[in-house]
Amino acid sequence: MTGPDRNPGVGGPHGQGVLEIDDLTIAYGDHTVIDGLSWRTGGAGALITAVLGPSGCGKSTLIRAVAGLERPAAGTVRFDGEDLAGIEVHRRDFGVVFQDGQLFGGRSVAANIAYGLKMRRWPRRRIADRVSELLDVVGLPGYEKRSVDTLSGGQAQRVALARALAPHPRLLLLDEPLAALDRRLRDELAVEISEIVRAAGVPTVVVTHDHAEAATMADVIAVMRDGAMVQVAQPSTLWTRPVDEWTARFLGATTVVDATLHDGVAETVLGDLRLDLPDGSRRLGLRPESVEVARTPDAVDVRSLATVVLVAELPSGPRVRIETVVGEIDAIATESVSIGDRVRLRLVPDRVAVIG
Ligand SMILES: Nc1ncnc2c1ncn2[C@@H]1O[C@H](COP(=O)(O)OP(=O)(O)OP(=O)(O)O)[C@@H](O)[C@H]1O
Repeated sequence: MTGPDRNPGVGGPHGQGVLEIDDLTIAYGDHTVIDGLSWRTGGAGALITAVLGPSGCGKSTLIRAVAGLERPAAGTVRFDGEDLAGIEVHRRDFGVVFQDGQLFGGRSVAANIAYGLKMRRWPRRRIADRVSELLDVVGLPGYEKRSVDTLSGGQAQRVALARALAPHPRLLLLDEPLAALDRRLRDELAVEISEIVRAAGVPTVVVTHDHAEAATMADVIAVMRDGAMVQVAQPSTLWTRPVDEWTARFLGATTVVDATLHDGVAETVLGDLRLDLPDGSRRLGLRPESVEVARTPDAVDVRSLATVVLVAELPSGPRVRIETVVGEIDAIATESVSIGDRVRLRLVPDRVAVIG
């Protein structure tokens, strides 16, 4: 389905927006990067999906295969039930934004945004209206005539997003769209892009290696490792129930301890905590936020005694490193502490990651 009239307005769903990948294999020469990956995403409650994984795990390769820029050695990619094999890149009706925007240098903002619309032979007047509508949407009203070479990194990514959204894509693919920007701008744009694509109602897959960015933008996060999906879940589930120790550590757990559960109490080497889980053995991943320390060592439980070895005053509050029975771990201080202080630690039940 092509043509200017098929979906008026800023955007809007064309179908269910379901992406289904079956047994996908992609290799560069004899280096198999994706080996039999099956994954389904999109549909109700999953407008924005993040693919989150460490550098080199194959995220870009996967998204490029969905876009039609990589040819799979085996397997299928379907969108809303349609097998995309044999459908050329520009006939897929997908919008793509890469890390560096890949704008057409030397041309105006308007010419860049209009590119896909001209290819689709939209009438000139309609193109001008759509360009100005999109510039409003991405917060750059009146930028039509500016050369893209004069834009800041954040502005360039906004224009790249406008260009991708202009022809009302069925699916938006964002490959590390914020990676080249500084932290503050990344946080800001992550929220903005998420709001823009939600308002446009365009199913979106965003690739990132930054879990805060994934959580800010996405309804569902797919964690990828070595060319395979290891866990697909809502952000809150990922933090509290990572599927294995690798995922727990990738998502920020710095310490993993064994726990023995009995009647809703988990016994660990660092003390006990209430966890509403069946009796048995579990492993718990601890992020700094999972461990709170307070100054007065009035606890009789020696397991929870620790010594402060480092204090960092972060904007979110004091972060400390403490020496415990399992070695040094990072924690949050609930009151002012100094290096050398004897403190007691408490494991915070809803901030602990229960592994598996
Ligand atoms: N065109 C190519 N030719 C050969 N090898 C490639 C090519 N593109 C990617 N690779 C290799 O495939 C593997 C996966 O790369 P890919 O870019 O998909 O990973 P990624 O998870 O997106 O990483 P990053 O976050 O660093 O971009 C890497 O080992 C990479 O070196």
